[in-house]
Amino acid sequence: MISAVEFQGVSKRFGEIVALGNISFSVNPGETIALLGPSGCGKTTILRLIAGFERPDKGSIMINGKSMAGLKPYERNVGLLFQHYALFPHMTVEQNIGYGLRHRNHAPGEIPGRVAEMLELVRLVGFGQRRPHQLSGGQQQRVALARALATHPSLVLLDEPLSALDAKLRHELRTELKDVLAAVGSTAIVVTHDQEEAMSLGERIFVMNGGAIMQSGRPDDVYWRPDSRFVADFMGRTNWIHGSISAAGGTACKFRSESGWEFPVASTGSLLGAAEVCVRPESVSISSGAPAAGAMPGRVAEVVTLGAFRHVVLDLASGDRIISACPNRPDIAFARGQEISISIPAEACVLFAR
Ligand SMILES: Nc1ncnc2c1ncn2[C@@H]1O[C@H](COP(=O)(O)OP(=O)(O)OP(=O)(O)O)[C@@H](O)[C@H]1O
Repeated sequence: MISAVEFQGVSKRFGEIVALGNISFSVNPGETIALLGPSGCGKTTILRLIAGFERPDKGSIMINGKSMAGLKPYERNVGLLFQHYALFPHMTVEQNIGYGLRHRNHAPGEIPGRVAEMLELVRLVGFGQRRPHQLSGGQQQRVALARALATHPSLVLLDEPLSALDAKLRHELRTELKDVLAAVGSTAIVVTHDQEEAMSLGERIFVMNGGAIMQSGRPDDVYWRPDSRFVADFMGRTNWIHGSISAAGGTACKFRSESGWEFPVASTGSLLGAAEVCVRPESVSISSGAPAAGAMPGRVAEVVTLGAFRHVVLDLASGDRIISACPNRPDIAFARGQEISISIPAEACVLFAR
């Protein structure tokens, strides 16, 4: 199968700054990739290289098996939706959406039909004659998306497509964006620094840091099986417990925290000696009765309500402090000082060398 996008050994510097250092990856046709990472890690540089606004210092970039070396941006049939989606203020919605079609010499008779198709896709039928200032932020964003998709590009690049919107609208448009991308079947690369957005939009996520791809994989794999401390922390809230491996190999692997709390872990891999365990808060279950075998007693130190979830901060008898995330239900309450016990399934523990 020919990759929709392929980077081979691509490097890009801006003066002293290494924006990308020897990056290689490929994207399958029709796939949606989310590029996730902290500010300055090189996400936008990847998009700008694909779009042809920058040239790589080293390495090759192919789109649908064709080298992009020397090709101008307008020769690449790539749809773009950048952070500040800058609609043309003096043009109507229809004119904005049709802009790329006019510039790519589509037959004039074809344009109104294509614009109508796009208005339907982004659910803005009836808004075609308005100007951008007569639309809400979310509607403007949808027009920008329609404009990016109007030429039926085989590849769409979206840089922080939802960042200008408030939280509620972001959630709504995230689902819509996913549906629209599935409907057009284009390959898409979405840049975001929001882990939730990356997980919900990307079929695969590339987690980046300092101009490198640290890990790539399906959202659940990257979330539950991070292969570095950086990825574990960047993908969401996590508990870190320092200690060492007390029993290795076979089916009876165990970890002992510095405070002396020993619990089973699924596998120790090739690790021996000093280690740390990463446990997601939602893997920590709390019970209020007498501690079951293997459970660790403790007390509730604090409860933080986060809408659908609560973070319960727990001080354990071992001296470790752990956060548990539980659904925020009206029939379950935790009080500060309440005695509880916690347990962690062995398979939820990810071990790292220290
Ligand atoms: N034209 C430029 N001139 C100089 N340095 C640049 C230029 N473009 C990007 N950089 C630098 O290259 C690095 C990568 O930038 P890039 O825009 O790709 O990061 P990013 O991950 O998209 O960040 P953000 O999330 O803040 O948009 C940064 O250190 C940035 O300052």
